[in-house]
Formats: sequence, structure tokens, C-alpha cells
Amino acid sequence: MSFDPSHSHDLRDIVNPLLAEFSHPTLRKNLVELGAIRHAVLLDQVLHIELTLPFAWPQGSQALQAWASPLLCEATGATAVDWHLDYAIATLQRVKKLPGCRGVKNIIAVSSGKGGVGKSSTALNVALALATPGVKVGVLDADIYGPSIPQMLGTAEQRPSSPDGKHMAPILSYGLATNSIGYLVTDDNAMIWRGPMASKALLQLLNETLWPDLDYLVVDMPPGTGDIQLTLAQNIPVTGAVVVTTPQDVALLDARKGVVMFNKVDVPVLGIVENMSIHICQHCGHQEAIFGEAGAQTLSDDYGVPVLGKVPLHRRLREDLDAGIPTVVRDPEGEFSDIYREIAENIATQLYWQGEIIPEDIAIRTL
Ligand SMILES: Nc1ncnc2c1ncn2[C@@H]1O[C@H](COP(=O)(O)OP(=O)(O)OP(=O)(O)O)[C@@H](O)[C@H]1O
Repeated sequence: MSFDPSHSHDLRDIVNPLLAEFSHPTLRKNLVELGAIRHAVLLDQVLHIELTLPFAWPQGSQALQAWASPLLCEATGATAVDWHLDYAIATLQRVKKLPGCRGVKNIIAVSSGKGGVGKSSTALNVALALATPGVKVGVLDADIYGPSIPQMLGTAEQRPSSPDGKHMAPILSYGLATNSIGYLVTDDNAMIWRGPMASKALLQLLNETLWPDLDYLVVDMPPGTGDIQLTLAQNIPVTGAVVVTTPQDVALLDARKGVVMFNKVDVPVLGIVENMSIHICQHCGHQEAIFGEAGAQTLSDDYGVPVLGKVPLHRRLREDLDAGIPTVVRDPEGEFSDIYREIAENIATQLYWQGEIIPEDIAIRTL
């Protein structure tokens, strides 16, 4: 019998083995083993391929298309490949098998051992990078000591409405559903909250926000490893945590405490983001490791957690946040956005591979 690529069986025999050959640092199983290939059909010499992924994969999918398109054309006689990528994001087991927050599949806690290392900037740009078309993302700013997300989104003057007098509608910004402790209290007020009060308020903020269906909720945690952080890490139904640090020794010592804290309460540490990794001069592009080198790698080696990415120190990143237009929104094709997309993809895939998938109905909890 002769081969006929317009025949779906014959076509699958070409497409599946070829796509199974695609390797990428974020894949621990190939695309066939992952069950990602939904459909392939050759119409008018155009090969249409449908893929469904269980994790946000903004850069891997680009790499796949660049690698596979010419090979598929050659193997099938198609003149072009039309890729349809969609997502059915998996819900992963949460810390202590806690029931989920209504509407939210996966919660990612972004923390730092100490303040000022760029935790909020990282949390926000990573959330925006996770929100690739087809993936729904929210941000909860739980940083009681300096709730900066509203400023960074340019929404500081807004206040969440309450359609039923009990719950809050999140503020929608750049495609993210967001809420912040900053909308509800003044800075002076929040700073003097004691541990139990602060943890209770933050848990309420999480549970009383009317989140739309979200694949990922990124929680910008208060910096440090004290009682508030410990209580939150134990009581928020977190799927995994990310620790942000600078390469500086002192921040790394604090970052160590962060990793240890999450280990103690059995929250999987997905990895470390090194922020302000090298300084890039905005005039001449000269690069300098002003906070030292290889710090995050040492931490990673010591605790067996990956470095998810390194963000340089660059004036532009701060200016964009000050202007309320984060870099991933202002310059989506730029090199910094690529870095944040890589980090987002590493987080999403790490979350998937380390976790146990749970059926979706368990994720629904009524308030
Ligand atoms: N990679 C970077 N390049 C340039 N500026 C940065 C970078 N990362 C953060 N910043 C700037 O540093 C300041 C502190 O960042 P950010 O608020 O994200 O830190 P934080 O760790 O969340 O602080 P806090 O603990 O006070 O909440 C902000 O002005 C931010 O714009």
C-alpha cells in the first residue's frame, strides 16, 4: 500500500515520531508521551497541527515551531504549517493537600528572604509573562510591608468594588486579575499590624476576592522568614514557591532561610530567581557583576533547587514599573521580556513536573 499524507493515519505516522524528537530543557517527556498532539490534517498543502499543553509554554512553543515546521514540510510535502496551540493547564497538588481557593488552579508564592531584592517586580513581570494567550493569570499582592503592585500597574487610585457587600471584585489590569493589600490600607496602617492580624487579613484577601477562573495565581509574599511568612506558607493552598534573591552574600544568606522555611513546611521550592544579576549600562551596554557572581548557583547546588533565571539590573526595568507599564507589557519583544518569559516557563514546567495532578473538581471550594 502506498503512503498518502492526506490520509490521517499516514499523516500521524509522520507527524508524531517527528514531534517526539523535539527536545527542550523544559520537557521531561516528549510531546507524544505528554499527550500534547491533538490533531494533524493536511488541507490544500497546509499542514494544520493542534497541540494542547498542560503548562504555560510561551518560549518552548516558539522553539518547537521554528525547529519542526521545515522538517514537517519536507516530510509531508506541505508548503506551510499552521500551528494551533491551546492550554488545558493541570491543577497540581497543594501543600498539605489543602483544598484550593475558589476558581484558582495553582498558587505560586513569590518570596524573598529580605526586602528590596526585586520580589514584586519579578512577581509581576513573571505573572504577565505566564499570561500567554490561552492562560489565565492573577496576582495577589500580599506584601504587607510595601504593597507596590498597584503602583507598578498604574492602578493605585482604583479600589476593588464589592458586588455583594462581602466579596471583592479584583481589579483587571493588562489581562491580569489583581488584588492588593495596598488598595485596602494605607502603608502606615499595614506596617504596624502584628503577626496574627496580618496573616488573617492576607488569608481573607485571598479567599474573599472573586477571582475569575485562573490557571495561575501569583502571590507576592511579604519579604522575610518570620511568623507572618510561616503562617502564610502553611495556610495558603500553595502549589509551589519561588525565592527571589540578589547575588549579594547577605541577600543569599536570607534567601537560604527562605528555602529552609519552605522546606520545613513542605512547600515545594520551584527554584531561585537571581535579580540584579549583572548591571547593564544603559549608555554603553557594559556589563558588570556589581553584586558578585555565581551566588544563586551556589545556593542552588547546596539545596538542589534550580536557578530559574537571572534578571539584569537595568534602569529601564525600574522606569517601566515607575510609569505603571511593566516591561513585559511595554516592550514584549525586547530581551528583558524574553528573560521573564523564560523564567515564567521554567516555573510553570517545574510546577508541573514536580507535582501530582489532581482532578479539577477538587479545586472548587465554596466560600
Ligand atoms: N532588575 C532590576 N533592575 C532595575 N531596577 C530594579 C530591578 N528589580 C527591581 N528594581 C527596582 O528596585 C526597587 C525594589 O524592587 P521591588 O519593589 O520589586 O522589591 P521588593 O523585593 O518587592 O521590595 P519590598 O520588599 O520592599 O517589597 C523598585 O524600584 C524596582 O523598580
